[in-house]
Amino acid sequence: MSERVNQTASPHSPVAATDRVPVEVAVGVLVRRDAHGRETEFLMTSRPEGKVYAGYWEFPGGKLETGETVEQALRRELHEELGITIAAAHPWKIELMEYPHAKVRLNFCKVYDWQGEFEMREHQAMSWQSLPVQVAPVLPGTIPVLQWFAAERFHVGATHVV
Ligand SMILES: Nc1nc2c([nH]c(=O)n2[C@@H]2O[C@H](COP(=O)(O)OP(=O)(O)OP(=O)(O)O)[C@@H](O)[C@H]2O)c(=O)[nH]1
Repeated sequence: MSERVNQTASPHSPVAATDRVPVEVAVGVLVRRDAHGRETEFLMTSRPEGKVYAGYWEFPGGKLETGETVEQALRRELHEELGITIAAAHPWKIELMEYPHAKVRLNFCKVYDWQGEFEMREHQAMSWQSLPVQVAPVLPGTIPVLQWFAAERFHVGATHVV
């Protein structure tokens, strides 16, 4: 089980934040655009074997190392995991998630430009998706992202298959 944590929740709320210090995570939402600049597809990857939630679909990224900015961490992680070199990372949304194994602050950035061929360096899978997302299961922390996409696109109905 996991909970989305509302950072302004009252201490009496059932979803009130615990006092665990969140781990900062940089997450990349790689977006493909059509000839009119409309965002059409986004990249999802499966979590590799051996990690918590192995096999769940998410957006690629990982934890910040000491002294790194979100953008630096994202550039490093996407190179390590996917073999690509990203151009600018555009800060998009921040989400606090509380899992039994960790409390994480997910710093989502949109990325429109990158160089290099995709290589699944952790033997994960990748898939370009649009709404409703067809790969399953998705990591709980990715569901808000799908809802933000739905709001941006005026998408009505399910955001993902269960
Ligand atoms: N990469 C990524 N992590 C997410 C997403 N949503 C989400 O809740 N998380 C959580 O954020 C944390 C990221 O950790 P990670 O295990 O991917 O990071 P990492 O590559 O640095 O791992 P490591 O501990 O093996 O070095 C995990 O607790 C993961 O469950 C997402 O969309 N992408």
